[in-house]
Amino acid sequence: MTLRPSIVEQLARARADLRLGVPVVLTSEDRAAVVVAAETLDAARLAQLRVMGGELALAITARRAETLKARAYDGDLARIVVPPDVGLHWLQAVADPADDLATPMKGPLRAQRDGAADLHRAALTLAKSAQLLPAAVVLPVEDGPALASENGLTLIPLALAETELFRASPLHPVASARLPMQAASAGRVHIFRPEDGGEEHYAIEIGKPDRSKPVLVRLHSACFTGDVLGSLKCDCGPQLRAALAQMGQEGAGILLYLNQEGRGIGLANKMRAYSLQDQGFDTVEANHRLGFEDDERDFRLGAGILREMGVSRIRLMTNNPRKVRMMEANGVAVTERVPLKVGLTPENAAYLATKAAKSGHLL
Ligand SMILES: Nc1nc2c(ncn2[C@@H]2O[C@H](COP(=O)(O)OP(=O)(O)OP(=O)(O)O)[C@@H](O)[C@H]2O)c(=O)[nH]1
Ligand SMILES: [Zn+2]
Repeated sequence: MTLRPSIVEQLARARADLRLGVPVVLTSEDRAAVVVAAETLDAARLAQLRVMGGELALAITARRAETLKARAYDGDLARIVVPPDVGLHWLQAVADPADDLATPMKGPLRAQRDGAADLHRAALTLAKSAQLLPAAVVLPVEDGPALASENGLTLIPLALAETELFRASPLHPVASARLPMQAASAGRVHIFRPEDGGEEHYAIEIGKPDRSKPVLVRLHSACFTGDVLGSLKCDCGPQLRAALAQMGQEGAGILLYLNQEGRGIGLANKMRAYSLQDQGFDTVEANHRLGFEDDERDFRLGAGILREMGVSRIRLMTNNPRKVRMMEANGVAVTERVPLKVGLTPENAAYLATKAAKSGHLL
């Protein structure tokens, strides 16, 4: 027994640190680096990094590099050299596409080619999972563990962390209660909590679904703007209500409310994407310009909750074939895809057409 935090707990701290703007130390084999999320770095810490010496790099994803016409020598990412005379504003302009159109030239940007990119890759993975912009300032240091202990910084040895970074954290039920709803008087809300300190997710169980038969299921990704505000830009709110209504009519079903706002990029980044959409980019282009993939959701957690609830065969309410594939790949058999076509508005017609054309959604 030890009081020392496990690597999973250290990773949760690292995410919180990055959100606060606190540096984190990453180590791999004989290398070490101090990393800070570009979005939360402040001038004082940037100055301190400069005093420490060494070549500062800004890690960005290949998606962001493509927009900036920078070379992604590492395949999925680019290590942009930070010139000695630039300030915070430059770093944030490379990280954040908000002003790309107003001030197109950030460069020419020079990318590092030699050396390993594993610390940079881990920094980007951490920034994404902290729902920050995927951009991190990385400074190589000599003795990572010493720097971490002298400054009280979180230390992440990649050899221990790598499998954890990409593992779906197990989810456990924490509480549940009866909830009569407009759509169904026999409702029950179950809260599931992951072991890695991440978001909680909810299962809304209607009636008592018979587990020996395929259960009517909807995997709903949180959409604050659509679910709560009645946004006309997407179809989430009407889909949420239609799914609950059909479960109410059939007398049984499970709606998973997954807190993967903005297809997994978080509400702040989704609002950044909406701003880009107001500049003329579609939903997929906007995600790419920010440095994200079209869809950053992890559907393993939906499959995990269903398994935890004793459900292994489902009738899945969706127009998204990827969801069907992800359920099947994670041990949940989809016996039927139930289309969910509601909520078409003049404002979301182009959005739905883009999803059909670029993301394979069925119209
Ligand atoms: N990044 C981003 N996320 C969006 C945008 N519009 C809606 N979302 C999010 O997308 C998620 C809903 O995903 P959809 O693509 O509408 O639908 P789906 O879940 O893939 O497929 P269905 O099961 O057919 O509804 C929610 O998390 C929304 O917050 C957008 O323009 N950009
Ligand atoms: Zn929505």
